Amino acid sequence: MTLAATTAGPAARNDAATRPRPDGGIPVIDLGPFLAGADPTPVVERIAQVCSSVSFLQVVGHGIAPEAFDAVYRANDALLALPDAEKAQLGSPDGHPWRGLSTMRSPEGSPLVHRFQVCNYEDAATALAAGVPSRYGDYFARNVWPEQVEGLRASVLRCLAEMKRVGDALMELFARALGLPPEHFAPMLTHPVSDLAVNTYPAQPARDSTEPSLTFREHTDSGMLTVLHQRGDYAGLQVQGLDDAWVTVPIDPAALVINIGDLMSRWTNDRWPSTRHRVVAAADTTSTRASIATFHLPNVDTVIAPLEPFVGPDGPHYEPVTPYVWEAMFLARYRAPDPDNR
Ligand SMILES: O=C(O)CCC(=O)C(=O)O
Ligand SMILES: [Fe+2]
Repeated sequence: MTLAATTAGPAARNDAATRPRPDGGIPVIDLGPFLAGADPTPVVERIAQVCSSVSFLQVVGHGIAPEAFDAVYRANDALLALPDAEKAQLGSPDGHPWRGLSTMRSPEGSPLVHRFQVCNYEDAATALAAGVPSRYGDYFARNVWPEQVEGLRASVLRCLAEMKRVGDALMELFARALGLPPEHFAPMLTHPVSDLAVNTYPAQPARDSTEPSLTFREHTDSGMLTVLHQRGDYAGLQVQGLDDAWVTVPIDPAALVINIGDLMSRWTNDRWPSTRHRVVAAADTTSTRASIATFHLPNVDTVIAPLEPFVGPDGPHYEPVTPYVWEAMFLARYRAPDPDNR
């Protein structure tokens, strides 16, 4: 299977002309009543509406205590306060771009975002022991846990587990919103290969241009569903609206930002777009920002093919793919000698 055959460009995923505009801002949905056992119909209807338009929303009433996020931010601050020589040792020992501590820099070399990322399986042995078939062992790179940072591992794993609970609840709501049985996705979420990344955006130097300065370039998320918590002095996350204008997502520490990733978009044959987003720097030179993003994926061997009800006369827009193959394609692109390929 070639990359070209399986990857549609952004235009195919975000057909602005055929989708209604969002009615301003990023919708906020209260999950509380649903999680407490109330009739899911109102929230399902709202999710169906939002996911088939801009496909970014915020949820409140998710039941995660603020302390779960605070503990991660606190430990992450301690991680970034380590001496540079120690931090330099905390990249992925396997050369995996999404494990350990990494820093994206501006062309001038100043840090734009520090990123500490882990998978919910520590390594291949842990994944296989948990029941992942052994032929997928090479999917798993090792997590990096600097033992000198007290509380990092415990807080990150707790937060990942709690955000996974919210992700699972959303997948049930997604199934309902797509007209599928509520448990449709559950068998595919028994050994999910989800990641958590803590993004830290330091203050940026003064600049002359009035153009927005990007600290995280425009992209779509490659997974199934992203659940993100944000905090900071300014709202920097921006989502590309259906008229191509950038909409800023306000910071609400009580809310989680939810967006659809490329795999969900493939599953729905583009009914639900994987929306482009980016992070812009603050207008001043002192404000900082951080986020905790969890990228939810199903089991590594889940075959993701456009679901039959969403395949129209033009046929499926995508060939089937598994997270295993999907990640291998991303890694091949990442490791390609031509940087324009990334
Ligand atoms: O920091 C943010 O708000 C967004 C980060 C992001 O888009 C990502 O990690 O994929
Ligand atoms: Fe993202």
